[in-house]
Amino acid sequence: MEHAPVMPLVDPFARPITYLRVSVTDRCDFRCLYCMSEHMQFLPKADLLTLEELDRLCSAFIGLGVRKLRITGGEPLVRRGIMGFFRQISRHLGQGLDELTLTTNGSQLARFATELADCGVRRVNVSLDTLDAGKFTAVTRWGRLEQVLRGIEAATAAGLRVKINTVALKGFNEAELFDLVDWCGAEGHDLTFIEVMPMGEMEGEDRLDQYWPLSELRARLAERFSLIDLAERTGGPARYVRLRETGQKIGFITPLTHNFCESCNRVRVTCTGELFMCLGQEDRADLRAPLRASEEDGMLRAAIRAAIARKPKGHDFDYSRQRVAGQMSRHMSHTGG
Ligand SMILES: Nc1nc2c(ncn2[C@@H]2O[C@H](COP(=O)(O)OP(=O)(O)OP(=O)(O)O)[C@@H](O)[C@H]2O)c(=O)[nH]1
Ligand SMILES: C[S@@+](CC[C@H](N)C(=O)[O-])C[C@H]1O[C@@H](n2cnc3c(N)ncnc32)[C@H](O)[C@@H]1O
Ligand code: SF4
Ligand code: SF4
Repeated sequence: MEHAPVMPLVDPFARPITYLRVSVTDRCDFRCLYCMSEHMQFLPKADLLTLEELDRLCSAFIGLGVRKLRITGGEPLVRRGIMGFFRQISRHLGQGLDELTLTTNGSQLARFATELADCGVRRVNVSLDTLDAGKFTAVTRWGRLEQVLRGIEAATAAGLRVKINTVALKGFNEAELFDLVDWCGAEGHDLTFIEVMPMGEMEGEDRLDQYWPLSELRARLAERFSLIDLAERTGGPARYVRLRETGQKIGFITPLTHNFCESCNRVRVTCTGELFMCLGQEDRADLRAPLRASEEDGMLRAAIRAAIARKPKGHDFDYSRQRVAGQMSRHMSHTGG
């Protein structure tokens, strides 16, 4: 139990760390081309932290000043018992935690949306790269668009705000830009575009071929709409514009063309208890050992503080021809995107 005021987490560049992303599983029911290879080797279940252990980890971070918790994966909603975890962790809402949320592929949302809302989740980010059923199955390797659309409808019906995350993929969804914008406008969903990041080795996939800089996407958008830059932030890395003609909000996550690391506020924990201080770097700290060494949180907190003290200034992503061969071998699903 905490009595004395706790020193918040601040990294060496004076950035307060208030946002924790937790990957609760490396598994997924899809195999998106830019995220996983077709024959992914998943971790043995025995290597995963239990949900009770993940709860203890999250609670320790909240005790150290984390105010926003995003559950991700792999696909967070395929982890058995995950609703029990949400229910437990929701006890922190209003008690240090401002927001409990998740990023999901939407495939299980029809089943879980109401329960998520009951657990205090107010908004959910759903990844959706195309509105064409055939292309959807191709990019996810076997997902069904209709199942995701039903999930999104269920989320909206449960009162959850939905933000659509679309990875901008050259030659894949370029031609659908305005369809996606119009659909999100009609359905009342916010929309954020993400630049594809060079993570994970992918057989037969060349990231340079997939890479569609958001500066180009933005220029295309500006041919049809007047874009008003917004100062507003959600605590995540997206920068937003409003479309004057429709009032819609569109986000851009541009780690490559416009680095946002200077205002980084987040770290990531994997389902095995590794703490990654940066999405785009390999350095990590083991939190499983201090977690399991004692039922008291002293060692765990010390390990968290020591890790934050070596958080790097920014990522190492690079699309120059020379560097792509050396792209990061870790898959996005391991760290949770
Ligand atoms: N390079 C980099 N990319 C990030 C970072 N955080 C999120 N992203 C990318 O942005 C994608 C979307 O993030 P979301 O899971 O929707 O989370 P968010 O952008 O923080 O969400 P909001 O709370 O809605 O702002 C992630 O999957 C990553 O691809 C980050 O710290 N660095
Ligand atoms: C790893 S997924 C985990 C959560 C959930 N399965 C989903 O798809 O939303 C989180 C996000 O990472 C994004 N992502 C995965 N691989 C990426 C890559 N190489 N570059 C950019 N974003 C990527 C996905 O589009 C998704 O929005
Ligand atoms: S982006 Fe999400 S849905 Fe797609 S393979 Fe990765 S973890 Fe699964
Ligand atoms: S790449 Fe690293 S430093 Fe930059 S915003 Fe993401 S986590 Fe923070």
